[in-house]
Amino acid sequence: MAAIETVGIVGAGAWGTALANAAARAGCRAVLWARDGAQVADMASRRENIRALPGIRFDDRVSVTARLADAAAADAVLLVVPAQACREVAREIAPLAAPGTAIVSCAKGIERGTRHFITEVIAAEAPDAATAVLSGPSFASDVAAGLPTAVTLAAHEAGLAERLCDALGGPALRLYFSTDVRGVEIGGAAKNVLAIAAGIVEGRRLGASAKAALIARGFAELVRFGRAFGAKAETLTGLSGLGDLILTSSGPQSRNFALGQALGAGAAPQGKLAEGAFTARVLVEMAASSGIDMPVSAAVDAVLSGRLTVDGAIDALMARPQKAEA
Ligand SMILES: NC(=O)c1ccc[n+]([C@@H]2O[C@H](COP(=O)([O-])OP(=O)(O)OC[C@H]3O[C@@H](n4cnc5c(N)ncnc54)[C@H](O)[C@@H]3O)[C@@H](O)[C@H]2O)c1
Ligand SMILES: O=P(O)(O)OC[C@H](O)CO
Repeated sequence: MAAIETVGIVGAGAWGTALANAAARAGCRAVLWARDGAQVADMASRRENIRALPGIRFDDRVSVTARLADAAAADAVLLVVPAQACREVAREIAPLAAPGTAIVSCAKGIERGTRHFITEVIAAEAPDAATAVLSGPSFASDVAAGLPTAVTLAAHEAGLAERLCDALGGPALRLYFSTDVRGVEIGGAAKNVLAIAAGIVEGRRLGASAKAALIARGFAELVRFGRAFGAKAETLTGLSGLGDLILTSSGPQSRNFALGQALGAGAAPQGKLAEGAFTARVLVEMAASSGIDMPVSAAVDAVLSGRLTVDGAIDALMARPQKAEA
């Protein structure tokens, strides 16, 4: 199969912009699409996305467009819009992309209502495409700054995953390939919910011991969920599970952590995209329907929906009956 030389990036937020530059630095021609024509004109003239990633100059191989067809015509398309918008955007891409084009989910979440993983959403809306997922510990600002980063790229077809890794990997962005699509997307979706919990602990000033316990017990439930939904153990302990949980629970550079921190401190949230707030309920619903115990995620959902106060959620977690560690 031919090498991937052009990459369309659909979504010009922080992550889409960082990935466009990364693809360009890896030697690809990167076509970055945004739906807002005024933003596209601004990016074209400044060669910078001041709205989402200020201070990072576009690589010469990055072009910007407001025509979705330009990005969809690439050898591979990175879908980098919020998880809940992926269906709508994948539906628009479908008739514009050549059959067999790889559409790579770069969003971290699960679709509400349908309870579908994002690669399932893409497959439903663009059945002629080949689906893949890219996920792992990676702040857009770190990747954009060329700081060393490692993520996982999974596709059901091993050869496609390897070709995408070849195309996108560069000196500062290392990609591991995998065929465990479900495991990679579960890690990326669930860690956001758990990072909100870690932020709540920080915002409530519950101490470093509580934060470590929360992350460890949160990871235990991520693994339970992953196993039940077919993920491989090595994926869950890898970059997209444990690795991303560590990063996202590390501090307020994470928007999910920052949301939790605000909730814990009783402050107003910043209003930035925190995917865990959209995923918490659907994650808990899916767990409940499969008989999986996810008390930390359930507590996050209860706080987000106002069913429990932060203190009520902490009390409820601490009052759970004694059990074997598993
Ligand atoms: N920022 C990061 O560090 C990072 C890293 C890894 C993964 N991600 C994931 O990438 C996804 C996007 O995050 P981001 O940081 O780029 O968010 P962002 O808020 O910076 O940007 C989202 C972009 O999507 C666009 N958008 C929203 N709805 C749309 C729609 N219906 N049609 C077209 N465009 C739409 C917005 O205009 C915006 O440009 C999220 O799922 C996030 O979890 C982000
Ligand atoms: O800022 P967050 O919380 O969306 O995290 C960004 C990335 O997912 C970290 O890997």
